[in-house]
Amino acid sequence: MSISLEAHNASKRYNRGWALHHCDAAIEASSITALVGPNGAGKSTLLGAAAGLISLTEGDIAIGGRLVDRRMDLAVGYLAQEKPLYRRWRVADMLAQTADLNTDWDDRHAHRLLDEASLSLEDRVGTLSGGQRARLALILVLGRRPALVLLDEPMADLDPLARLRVQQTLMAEVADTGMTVVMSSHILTEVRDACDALLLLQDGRVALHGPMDDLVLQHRILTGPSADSLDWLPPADRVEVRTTGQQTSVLVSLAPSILPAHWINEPADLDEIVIARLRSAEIATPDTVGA
Ligand SMILES: Nc1ncnc2c1ncn2[C@@H]1O[C@H](COP(=O)(O)OP(=O)(O)OP(=O)(O)O)[C@@H](O)[C@H]1O
Repeated sequence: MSISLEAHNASKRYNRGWALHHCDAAIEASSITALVGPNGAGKSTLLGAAAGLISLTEGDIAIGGRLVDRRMDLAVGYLAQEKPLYRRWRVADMLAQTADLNTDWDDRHAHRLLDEASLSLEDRVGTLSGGQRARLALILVLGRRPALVLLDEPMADLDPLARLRVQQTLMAEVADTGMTVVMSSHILTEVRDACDALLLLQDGRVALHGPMDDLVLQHRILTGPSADSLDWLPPADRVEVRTTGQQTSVLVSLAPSILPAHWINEPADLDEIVIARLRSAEIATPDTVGA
Protein backbone atom coordinates (compact mmCIF):
# COMPACT_ATOMS: atom_id res chain seq x y z
CA MET A 1 0.00 0.00 0.00
CA SER A 2 1.22 3.52 -0.71
CA ILE A 3 -0.13 6.81 0.59
CA SER A 4 0.46 10.48 -0.09
CA LEU A 5 0.75 13.35 2.37
CA GLU A 6 -0.68 16.82 1.82
CA ALA A 7 -0.29 19.89 3.99
CA HIS A 8 -2.75 22.74 3.41
CA ASN A 9 -1.87 26.03 5.07
CA ALA A 10 -0.38 23.99 7.92
CA SER A 11 0.48 26.47 10.69
CA LYS A 12 1.56 26.02 14.29
CA ARG A 13 1.98 28.91 16.68
CA TYR A 14 3.78 28.68 20.00
CA ASN A 15 4.15 31.58 22.45
CA ARG A 16 7.39 32.67 20.80
CA GLY A 17 5.91 32.74 17.32
CA TRP A 18 5.10 30.58 14.34
CA ALA A 19 6.95 27.25 14.15
CA LEU A 20 5.10 26.52 10.89
CA HIS A 21 3.34 29.16 8.84
CA HIS A 22 1.14 28.73 5.74
CA CYS A 23 2.92 25.53 4.85
CA ASP A 24 1.57 23.90 1.68
CA ALA A 25 3.11 20.73 0.32
CA ALA A 26 1.98 17.68 -1.63
CA ILE A 27 4.17 14.63 -1.13
CA GLU A 28 3.62 11.85 -3.62
CA ALA A 29 2.93 8.27 -2.62
CA SER A 30 5.92 5.88 -2.91
CA SER A 31 8.46 8.69 -2.90
CA ILE A 32 11.30 9.52 -0.54
CA THR A 33 11.21 13.20 0.40
CA ALA A 34 14.07 14.94 2.17
CA LEU A 35 12.83 17.54 4.63
CA VAL A 36 15.67 20.02 5.05
CA GLY A 37 16.20 23.46 6.54
CA PRO A 38 18.17 25.25 9.24
CA ASN A 39 17.77 24.56 12.96
CA GLY A 40 14.35 25.76 14.10
CA ALA A 41 12.91 25.82 10.56
CA GLY A 42 9.90 23.71 11.58
CA LYS A 43 10.89 20.25 10.32
CA SER A 44 10.12 18.38 13.56
CA THR A 45 6.91 20.36 13.98
CA LEU A 46 5.73 19.35 10.50
CA LEU A 47 6.62 15.69 11.08
CA GLY A 48 4.99 15.70 14.53
CA ALA A 49 1.83 17.29 13.10
CA ALA A 50 1.72 14.71 10.29
CA ALA A 51 2.06 11.96 12.91
CA GLY A 52 -0.93 13.41 14.77
CA LEU A 53 1.18 14.27 17.83
CA ILE A 54 1.13 18.05 17.45
CA SER A 55 -2.16 19.86 16.83
CA LEU A 56 -2.03 22.63 14.24
CA THR A 57 -3.14 26.19 15.02
CA GLU A 58 -4.47 26.59 11.46
CA GLY A 59 -4.74 24.46 8.36
CA ASP A 60 -4.57 20.70 8.12
CA ILE A 61 -2.60 17.70 6.98
CA ALA A 62 -4.12 14.78 5.09
CA ILE A 63 -2.56 11.36 4.74
CA GLY A 64 -3.91 9.21 1.94
CA GLY A 65 -6.71 11.78 1.59
CA ARG A 66 -7.79 11.46 5.27
CA LEU A 67 -7.29 14.32 7.70
CA VAL A 68 -4.79 13.58 10.44
CA ASP A 69 -6.23 13.68 13.93
CA ARG A 70 -4.73 13.18 17.38
CA ARG A 71 -5.05 9.40 17.07
CA MET A 72 -1.94 7.86 15.52
CA ASP A 73 -2.82 6.17 12.26
CA LEU A 74 -1.58 2.57 12.22
CA ALA A 75 -0.44 2.94 8.62
CA VAL A 76 1.95 5.69 9.71
CA GLY A 77 5.32 4.99 11.29
CA TYR A 78 6.95 7.88 13.14
CA LEU A 79 10.46 8.09 14.52
CA ALA A 80 11.16 11.10 16.72
CA GLN A 81 14.56 12.75 17.11
CA GLU A 82 14.78 11.33 20.64
CA LYS A 83 14.65 7.59 20.03
CA PRO A 84 12.06 5.93 22.30
CA LEU A 85 14.03 2.95 23.71
CA TYR A 86 14.31 1.43 27.19
CA ARG A 87 18.00 1.23 28.06
CA ARG A 88 17.64 -1.72 30.47
CA TRP A 89 15.72 -3.91 28.04
CA ARG A 90 17.25 -6.37 25.62
CA VAL A 91 16.76 -5.96 21.88
CA ALA A 92 14.48 -9.02 21.99
CA ASP A 93 12.25 -7.34 24.62
CA MET A 94 11.92 -4.20 22.52
CA LEU A 95 10.90 -6.30 19.51
CA ALA A 96 8.42 -8.36 21.54
CA GLN A 97 6.78 -5.27 23.02
CA THR A 98 6.48 -3.57 19.63
CA ALA A 99 5.06 -6.78 18.12
CA ASP A 100 2.43 -6.96 20.90
CA LEU A 101 1.30 -3.41 20.25
CA ASN A 102 1.11 -3.69 16.45
CA THR A 103 -1.11 -6.11 14.60
CA ASP A 104 0.80 -5.48 11.35
CA TRP A 105 4.16 -6.44 12.88
CA ASP A 106 6.31 -8.48 10.47
CA ASP A 107 8.70 -10.47 12.67
CA ARG A 108 10.68 -12.03 9.82
CA HIS A 109 11.25 -8.67 8.25
CA ALA A 110 12.36 -7.16 11.56
CA HIS A 111 14.82 -10.03 12.13
CA ARG A 112 16.23 -9.59 8.65
CA LEU A 113 16.80 -5.90 9.31
CA LEU A 114 18.43 -6.75 12.68
CA ASP A 115 20.85 -9.11 10.90
CA GLU A 116 21.69 -6.46 8.33
CA ALA A 117 22.48 -4.06 11.18
CA SER A 118 24.51 -6.78 13.00
CA LEU A 119 22.35 -6.35 16.09
CA SER A 120 21.85 -9.29 18.44
CA LEU A 121 18.58 -10.06 20.20
CA GLU A 122 20.53 -10.55 23.45
CA ASP A 123 22.12 -7.09 23.47
CA ARG A 124 20.94 -4.69 26.16
CA VAL A 125 19.80 -1.39 24.64
CA GLY A 126 21.95 0.56 27.13
CA THR A 127 25.12 -1.19 25.89
CA LEU A 128 24.51 -0.27 22.23
CA SER A 129 26.29 2.68 20.63
CA GLY A 130 24.26 5.75 19.64
CA GLY A 131 24.30 4.60 16.01
CA GLN A 132 23.20 1.06 16.89
CA ARG A 133 20.34 2.45 18.97
CA ALA A 134 19.29 4.66 16.05
CA ARG A 135 19.19 1.62 13.77
CA LEU A 136 17.21 -0.41 16.31
CA ALA A 137 14.68 2.41 16.65
CA LEU A 138 14.28 2.50 12.87
CA ILE A 139 13.83 -1.28 12.71
CA LEU A 140 11.04 -1.04 15.30
CA VAL A 141 9.27 1.39 12.97
CA LEU A 142 9.90 -0.51 9.72
CA GLY A 143 8.93 -3.87 11.28
CA ARG A 144 5.37 -2.56 11.45
CA ARG A 145 5.35 -2.35 7.65
CA PRO A 146 3.91 1.18 7.61
CA ALA A 147 2.60 2.67 4.38
CA LEU A 148 4.12 6.04 5.32
CA VAL A 149 7.14 6.67 7.52
CA LEU A 150 8.01 10.02 9.06
CA LEU A 151 11.62 9.99 10.21
CA ASP A 152 13.13 12.85 12.19
CA GLU A 153 16.88 12.86 11.50
CA PRO A 154 17.19 9.07 11.31
CA MET A 155 20.81 9.26 10.14
CA ALA A 156 22.10 11.81 12.67
CA ASP A 157 24.05 9.32 14.82
CA LEU A 158 25.19 6.99 12.05
CA ASP A 159 28.66 6.55 10.57
CA PRO A 160 28.93 6.93 6.76
CA LEU A 161 28.67 3.20 6.04
CA ALA A 162 25.67 2.76 8.35
CA ARG A 163 24.00 5.77 6.67
CA LEU A 164 24.49 4.16 3.29
CA ARG A 165 22.98 0.90 4.57
CA VAL A 166 19.97 2.71 6.02
CA GLN A 167 19.48 4.61 2.75
CA GLN A 168 19.61 1.32 0.86
CA THR A 169 17.11 -0.25 3.26
CA LEU A 170 14.68 2.63 2.81
CA MET A 171 15.04 2.61 -0.97
CA ALA A 172 14.51 -1.16 -1.05
CA GLU A 173 11.35 -0.86 1.09
CA VAL A 174 9.96 1.84 -1.19
CA ALA A 175 10.67 -0.32 -4.24
CA ASP A 176 9.21 -3.49 -2.63
CA THR A 177 6.15 -2.15 -0.85
CA GLY A 178 5.48 1.33 -2.27
CA MET A 179 6.06 2.84 1.18
CA THR A 180 6.23 6.65 1.29
CA VAL A 181 9.11 8.18 3.26
CA VAL A 182 9.54 11.71 4.60
CA MET A 183 12.79 12.19 6.47
CA SER A 184 14.48 15.23 7.88
CA SER A 185 18.21 15.61 7.50
CA HIS A 186 21.01 18.14 7.63
CA ILE A 187 23.28 16.16 5.32
CA LEU A 188 22.58 17.31 1.77
CA THR A 189 25.03 15.04 -0.07
CA GLU A 190 23.22 12.09 1.40
CA VAL A 191 19.70 13.17 0.59
CA ARG A 192 20.77 14.00 -2.96
CA ASP A 193 21.46 10.30 -3.59
CA ALA A 194 18.70 8.76 -1.52
CA CYS A 195 15.68 11.03 -2.07
CA ASP A 196 13.30 11.66 -4.98
CA ALA A 197 12.10 15.02 -3.75
CA LEU A 198 13.27 17.93 -1.64
CA LEU A 199 11.15 20.03 0.73
CA LEU A 200 13.11 22.98 2.09
CA LEU A 201 11.66 24.81 5.08
CA GLN A 202 12.79 28.14 6.39
CA ASP A 203 11.18 30.00 9.28
CA GLY A 204 8.25 27.60 9.13
CA ARG A 205 7.56 28.26 5.45
CA VAL A 206 8.22 26.25 2.33
CA ALA A 207 11.24 27.84 0.61
CA LEU A 208 11.58 25.21 -2.14
CA HIS A 209 9.79 21.97 -3.03
CA GLY A 210 10.04 19.68 -6.00
CA PRO A 211 11.53 16.56 -7.56
CA MET A 212 15.23 16.38 -6.66
CA ASP A 213 16.49 15.79 -10.20
CA ASP A 214 14.43 18.64 -11.66
CA LEU A 215 15.60 21.07 -8.99
CA VAL A 216 19.25 20.15 -9.53
CA LEU A 217 18.99 20.21 -13.33
CA GLN A 218 17.07 23.50 -13.55
CA HIS A 219 19.25 25.52 -11.19
CA ARG A 220 22.44 26.75 -12.88
CA ILE A 221 25.31 29.07 -11.99
CA LEU A 222 25.99 31.76 -14.59
CA THR A 223 29.32 33.54 -14.30
CA GLY A 224 30.49 36.61 -16.20
CA PRO A 225 32.08 40.06 -15.98
CA SER A 226 30.81 42.17 -13.08
CA ALA A 227 30.77 45.23 -15.37
CA ASP A 228 27.93 43.69 -17.44
CA SER A 229 24.31 44.62 -16.79
CA LEU A 230 21.93 41.75 -15.99
CA ASP A 231 19.07 43.13 -18.10
CA TRP A 232 19.03 39.96 -20.19
CA LEU A 233 18.20 37.82 -17.14
CA PRO A 234 14.56 37.89 -15.91
CA PRO A 235 14.54 38.95 -12.22
CA ALA A 236 12.15 36.08 -11.37
CA ASP A 237 14.80 33.55 -12.45
CA ARG A 238 17.60 35.05 -10.33
CA VAL A 239 17.86 33.27 -6.98
CA GLU A 240 21.07 34.94 -5.80
CA VAL A 241 23.54 37.39 -7.35
CA ARG A 242 27.07 37.55 -5.90
CA THR A 243 29.83 39.83 -7.11
CA THR A 244 33.48 39.36 -6.20
CA GLY A 245 36.00 41.69 -7.86
CA GLN A 246 35.72 41.45 -11.63
CA GLN A 247 33.24 38.57 -11.62
CA THR A 248 29.50 38.14 -11.02
CA SER A 249 27.93 34.74 -10.30
CA VAL A 250 24.18 34.32 -10.52
CA LEU A 251 22.39 31.24 -9.29
CA VAL A 252 19.30 30.97 -11.48
CA SER A 253 16.27 28.71 -11.22
CA LEU A 254 16.11 28.51 -15.03
CA ALA A 255 18.98 29.20 -17.42
CA PRO A 256 18.32 31.45 -20.44
CA SER A 257 18.62 29.71 -23.80
CA ILE A 258 21.27 32.19 -25.02
CA LEU A 259 24.09 33.66 -22.92
CA PRO A 260 25.84 36.99 -23.62
CA ALA A 261 29.50 36.83 -24.68
CA HIS A 262 31.98 36.03 -21.87
CA TRP A 263 29.36 34.35 -19.68
CA ILE A 264 29.48 30.66 -18.77
CA ASN A 265 26.71 28.34 -17.62
CA GLU A 266 27.58 25.59 -15.12
CA PRO A 267 25.61 23.10 -13.02
CA ALA A 268 24.85 23.92 -9.38
CA ASP A 269 25.07 21.27 -6.68
CA LEU A 270 22.40 20.77 -4.05
CA ASP A 271 24.40 22.56 -1.32
CA GLU A 272 24.74 25.65 -3.49
CA ILE A 273 21.03 25.63 -4.36
CA VAL A 274 19.85 25.23 -0.76
CA ILE A 275 22.26 27.80 0.66
CA ALA A 276 21.40 30.36 -2.04
CA ARG A 277 17.66 29.78 -1.48
CA LEU A 278 18.04 30.24 2.27
CA ARG A 279 20.13 33.40 1.91
CA SER A 280 17.76 34.94 -0.64
CA ALA A 281 14.70 34.11 1.47
CA GLU A 282 16.38 35.73 4.50
CA ILE A 283 16.84 38.95 2.52
CA ALA A 284 13.29 38.86 1.12
CA THR A 285 11.50 38.14 4.43
CA PRO A 286 13.71 39.23 7.34
CA ASP A 287 10.95 39.33 9.97
CA THR A 288 8.87 36.21 9.42
CA VAL A 289 9.65 34.47 12.72
CA GLY A 290 7.26 35.57 15.40
CA ALA A 291 5.40 37.85 13.00
N1 LIG B 1 6.97 22.72 22.32
C1 LIG B 1 7.42 23.89 21.86
N2 LIG B 1 7.16 25.03 22.53
C2 LIG B 1 7.58 26.22 22.06
N3 LIG B 1 8.29 26.40 20.92
C3 LIG B 1 8.57 25.28 20.21
C4 LIG B 1 8.16 23.99 20.64
N4 LIG B 1 8.58 23.08 19.72
C5 LIG B 1 9.24 23.79 18.77
N5 LIG B 1 9.22 25.11 19.06
C6 LIG B 1 9.81 26.18 18.24
O1 LIG B 1 9.33 26.04 16.92
C7 LIG B 1 10.37 26.32 15.99
C8 LIG B 1 10.52 25.11 15.06
O2 LIG B 1 11.07 24.03 15.80
P1 LIG B 1 11.33 22.60 15.16
O3 LIG B 1 11.82 21.71 16.26
O4 LIG B 1 10.14 22.17 14.40
O5 LIG B 1 12.52 22.94 14.15
P2 LIG B 1 13.49 21.94 13.35
O6 LIG B 1 13.53 22.44 11.95
O7 LIG B 1 13.08 20.54 13.56
O8 LIG B 1 14.88 22.23 14.04
P3 LIG B 1 16.18 21.27 14.24
O9 LIG B 1 16.86 21.15 12.90
O10 LIG B 1 17.03 22.08 15.21
O11 LIG B 1 15.74 19.96 14.81
C9 LIG B 1 11.61 26.66 16.79
O12 LIG B 1 11.71 28.05 16.86
C10 LIG B 1 11.32 26.07 18.15
O13 LIG B 1 11.96 26.80 19.17
